[in-house]
Amino acid sequence: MTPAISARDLRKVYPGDPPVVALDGVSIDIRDNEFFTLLGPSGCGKTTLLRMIAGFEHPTAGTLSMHGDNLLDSPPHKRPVNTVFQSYALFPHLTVAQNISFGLEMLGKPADEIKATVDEMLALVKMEAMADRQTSQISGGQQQRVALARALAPRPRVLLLDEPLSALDFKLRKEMQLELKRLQTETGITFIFVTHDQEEALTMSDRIAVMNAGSVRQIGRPRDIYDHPAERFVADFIGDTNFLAGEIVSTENGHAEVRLTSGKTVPAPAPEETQSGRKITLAVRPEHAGISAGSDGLLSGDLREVVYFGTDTHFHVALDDGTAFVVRRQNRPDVASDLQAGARVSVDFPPLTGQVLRD
Ligand SMILES: Nc1ncnc2c1ncn2[C@@H]1O[C@H](COP(=O)(O)OP(=O)(O)OP(=O)(O)O)[C@@H](O)[C@H]1O
Repeated sequence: MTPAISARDLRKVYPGDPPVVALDGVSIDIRDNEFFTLLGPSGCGKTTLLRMIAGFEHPTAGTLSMHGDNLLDSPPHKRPVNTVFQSYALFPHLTVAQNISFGLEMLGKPADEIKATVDEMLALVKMEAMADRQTSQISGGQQQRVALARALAPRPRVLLLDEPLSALDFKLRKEMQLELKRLQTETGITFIFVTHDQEEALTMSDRIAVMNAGSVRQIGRPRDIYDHPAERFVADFIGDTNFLAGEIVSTENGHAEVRLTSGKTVPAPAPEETQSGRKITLAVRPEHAGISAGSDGLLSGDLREVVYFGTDTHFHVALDDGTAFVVRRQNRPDVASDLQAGARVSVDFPPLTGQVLRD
């Protein structure tokens, strides 16, 4: 199927002394009807890529197409794309309904069609009761809904969302995350969402592109990216991770046998054939590991600190090779923890849960 958006080797260099390489050869295919997230730290090029799709920036090199048609020759207003910005940019002197209808009037749509679309959009974002309120008299979360309704009203094929939830408080942001996902599913419009918040990306997206320093480091479904980060940057940026030194003993059929510094070996997924003897880093999520008293597990060390978080407890261990390792255990009323700081402990994790990282 032709992708909704296809970018090939996109490069953007902003002139200056020195010039800034904002995009350094980005290739991405975004599917039709997909909730696709560009995730990465500040300055990695997310907004530049979004602005390029909208038509506000032109690449220094590379190609960009939408549903198979070259996008780079069309001006922003000719692209079937709309953007929701972080600052909602609503007209404060107009009502909610007038804000939604404004763009449709500019497009010269007939009055009855505008009325029907505005009603439909008001229902979609659950703002029917506030249609006649001025947007200066509604809350931040409600303004965000109006901004979404306004952007969806002309039925763009692709909706670009540039950190649209970052101005909202924590609870509202959680609500709007679910709401955005619902809107995307109900409208079937391709959403391209920009955020530096990994949790936001994991909860809403069909797929995520993790970016760093102008390039895409990994593309995948949230679970694939979380469970199988391809490299250290991705493992570190998304969630918490323990990094263990190891050595490849052998690789076969996508699995590697990895020797840990304790001398014990553990199988781990390894997408590439890797030479035996090669030193690697194994990433292990804190919640995938277990801890027990004693020292006959996969790894052993000294328990340095036990930190209670309500929902779970974090055990900070100094492994015998000096590596710091955190085990996270979910708290349950029926499981008592008798491990105290100072104890000798074993750390274990099931086969195939550690991930061999690319350098
Ligand atoms: N108009 C411009 N002129 C010069 N440099 C720019 C311009 N716009 C962006 N940059 C630089 O390009 C790089 C990428 O910026 P971009 O805004 O795309 O990053 P971002 O990932 O969206 O960051 P943030 O999350 O902070 O918005 C940054 O180093 C930024 O300083």
